[in-house]
Amino acid sequence: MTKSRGNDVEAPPAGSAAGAGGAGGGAAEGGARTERLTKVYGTGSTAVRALDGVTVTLPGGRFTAIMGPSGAGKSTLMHCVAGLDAPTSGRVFVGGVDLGGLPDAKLTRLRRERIGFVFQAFNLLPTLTARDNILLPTTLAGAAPDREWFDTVVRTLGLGERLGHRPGQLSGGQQQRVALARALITRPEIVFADEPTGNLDSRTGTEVLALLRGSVDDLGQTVAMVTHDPAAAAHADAVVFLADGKIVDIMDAPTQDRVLDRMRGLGGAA
Ligand SMILES: Nc1ncnc2c1ncn2[C@@H]1O[C@H](COP(=O)(O)OP(=O)(O)OP(=O)(O)O)[C@@H](O)[C@H]1O
Repeated sequence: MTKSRGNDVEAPPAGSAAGAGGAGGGAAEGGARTERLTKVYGTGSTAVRALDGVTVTLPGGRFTAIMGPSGAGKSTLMHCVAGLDAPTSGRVFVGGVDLGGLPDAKLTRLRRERIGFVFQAFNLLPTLTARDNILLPTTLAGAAPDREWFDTVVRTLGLGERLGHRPGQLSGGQQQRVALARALITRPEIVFADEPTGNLDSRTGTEVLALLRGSVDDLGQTVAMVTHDPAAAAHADAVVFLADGKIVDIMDAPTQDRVLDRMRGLGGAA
């Protein structure tokens, strides 16, 4: 992909790069995308246009970082694409499904079954073991866990020895691995990671980023990560830069230095 500017830049169509996901369009479409997504908070003189006509693709089987200065609209974009927040106008598709057309119950189900979340604060249940935390999405869905997939995820994330431990008995890095395993257990259409290394020291953070990378390369996952950290963004296949609610750039094959330069240009150096 060439670098492009303006508000209608698109990453390559789903499935055009490494990994899973069919050709763009239709039910086989992987990942997620938005069309002219706008989100306005409040009304009248206090209205804030957090997103202003954002058209972007988060391609299936790819790792995309979302960056931009504070207040640029990163969290709003993630929340709208994840169905946690309703857009003011525009459309969101997850795996080819138009979220705007879904009644609440179906949206809740889609979120539970087709979207995985990894947060800065891990958000594990303290009374449950690592195993039960990982299996929680399937338990909530009343579904039988896929033992083979569970074993694959646990092995890939190096959690085999820790399954009986509660979060309080695990290091920060181990807790984030459990959170990542929980996000992957339903084989979601897309995993959203919101500053996933924000609470980790740099060595542990790098390990978690390598595992996110591995979930894309080895397991065919789609990952979108909001981050302020150029070193973290360098693990992604592409970086989407937001400023004032608009996409101002998309960088393919990012390096830490190029990302840092671009962020400086936006007045939001990390
Ligand atoms: N619930 C809300 N009500 C009113 N305004 C909001 C709300 N949520 C976000 N905003 C505003 O929308 C704009 C975008 O916010 P958002 O949190 O998406 O930015 P961000 O890029 O994630 O910022 P940060 O890096 O600081 O987390 C900001 O001006 C923010 O103040």
